[in-house]
Amino acid sequence: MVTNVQGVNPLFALSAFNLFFYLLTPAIVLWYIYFRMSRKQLYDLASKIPGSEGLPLLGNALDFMQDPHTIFEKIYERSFEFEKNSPIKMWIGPRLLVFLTDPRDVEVILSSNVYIDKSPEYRLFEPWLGNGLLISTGDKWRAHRKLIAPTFHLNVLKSFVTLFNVNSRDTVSKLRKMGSSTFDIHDFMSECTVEILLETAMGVSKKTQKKSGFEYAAAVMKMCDILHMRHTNLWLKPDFIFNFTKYAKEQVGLLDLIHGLTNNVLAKKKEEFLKKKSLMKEVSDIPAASEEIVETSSTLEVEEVPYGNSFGQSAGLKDDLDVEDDGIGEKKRVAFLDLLIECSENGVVLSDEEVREQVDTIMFEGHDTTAAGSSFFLCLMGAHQDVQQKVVDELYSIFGDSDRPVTFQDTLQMKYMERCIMETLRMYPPVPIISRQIKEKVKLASRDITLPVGATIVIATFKIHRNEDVFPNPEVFNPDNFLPEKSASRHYYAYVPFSAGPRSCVGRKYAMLKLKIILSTILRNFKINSNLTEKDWKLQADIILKRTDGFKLSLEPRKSLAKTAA
Ligand code: HEM
Repeated sequence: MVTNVQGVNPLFALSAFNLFFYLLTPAIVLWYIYFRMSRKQLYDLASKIPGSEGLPLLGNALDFMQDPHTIFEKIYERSFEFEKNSPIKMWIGPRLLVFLTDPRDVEVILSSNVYIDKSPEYRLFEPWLGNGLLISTGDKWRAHRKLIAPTFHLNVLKSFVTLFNVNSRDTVSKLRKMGSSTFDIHDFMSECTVEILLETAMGVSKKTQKKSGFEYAAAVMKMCDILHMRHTNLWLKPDFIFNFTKYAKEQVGLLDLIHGLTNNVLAKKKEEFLKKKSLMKEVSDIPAASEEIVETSSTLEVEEVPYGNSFGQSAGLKDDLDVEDDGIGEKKRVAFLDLLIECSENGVVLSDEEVREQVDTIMFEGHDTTAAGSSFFLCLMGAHQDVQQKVVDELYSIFGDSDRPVTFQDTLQMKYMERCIMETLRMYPPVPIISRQIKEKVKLASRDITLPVGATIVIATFKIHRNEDVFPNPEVFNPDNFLPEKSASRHYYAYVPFSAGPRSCVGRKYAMLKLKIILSTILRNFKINSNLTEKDWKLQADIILKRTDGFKLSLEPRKSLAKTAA
């Protein structure tokens, strides 16, 4: 008998292969037919949406196999091939993505209490952010949102003004050391925003931290790179493949550093809480934490707040951050981590794990977004000297020659500065897209198109903000786009840098207040120079919008505002 070296009859091997082949092929074909039929409604409804079908099986996946800047540029360019404001579909393998840009359609999704589920891409954040506010859904998200939103109430934020000032001045001292060199301002903005978050929302001194704000921010940036790579490379998405790559190992190291900081913050805060609790017991014999919300050093009296500003949202649009009496009524308001620690005391409202997830979420969402927003703002000031001069004039009218710290009232007077921040967030929204997975089909408001169950909806903020019908000359930086009379007539959902509706950004007011204090402090101390125009900038949208070429600028110390103001 003829056998091969392993002693197996080749005829037998061939027939086994044939058998396998003949059985497998029909099985695959049958599975594919079943797969297509079970998704018939998705394919039928998708066929009515303008866009590209891409290659068989792969769809448009190859478009995402490029460097982050090219992906961003190409997708933005291709959006012009379709009718203005039309929804646009893309396929990544079997996944249907629908990009929405018409404010009426955006409203249908964002204002809804039904379409609140995040897209599967957010799953990749889980090892980092667990099931925190950004990712969670359903009853868990509702309960946690209700708990956390009031901790960013304006009355709590007003108690942070001193810390915003101290940290802004620290940053100015660090910037002085850069002399007249050209450097990347983003590093400074990241460090500053991390440290401000630690000292305000978390209520711990940055000096007690083992790692610097900069090390934490750098680790977050690298994590975002890894997540972006997984979002855009189909084969890196499944954990069983990713776990074999060098990136998985790198991710473990980065998460050690990131969670190390949050665990340290939590340990410090718990220790403080327990000390305070036993002190209260000794002094008054009244058990602490017996009330729903306990008075702590960071609690504040409820106070009437003058609403002169929009705090980053379209005028007239309200969310749960705008609710004046949100059930707390005459009770005290408590800052973010103080409240969470109290609620986790007996583990009924929140477990320790859930507190950590929320801390990680706020540390990420609260720092990378504002670091990008402030860096874009300063680069725009460098590129538009006339606008910078107007901001400086306004600051002079508020502060004169004085270098006193900024008060909350001052921030309400920074009307032009606010318009510049809003315009920065229009042109360069730090969160350039928002996505949702829909579990119920939804009819669009702008045209006769229904989005099918299972589609991933992408709210394309970057593109929405560049709609020429809403913002004439959308590629031109023009803070007057936010003059009250212009904002008044605009569709509420035509401007959504902080998203909008029930899942809007919980840190919207925090961000606007902090940005005004840090940016005004920098501009009172330095003239910003840049020899690059916006056309030279290379954008990349790896979760947060950034410049791949770095946020390069140089600074010139101001002797006093009086000398520079016109
Ligand atoms: C310029 C600064 C900021 C911008 C542009 C921004 C933008 C956004 C956007 C667009 C979303 C919705 C994301 C989505 O649905 O996928 C969001 C959600 C969120 N943001 Fe911000 N954000 C900023 C600052 C902050 C700050 C300072 C904090 C906290 C201190 C924060 C905390 C959050 C949280 C917790 C969520 C999730 C809310 C939820 O799903 O209920 N953000 N942000």
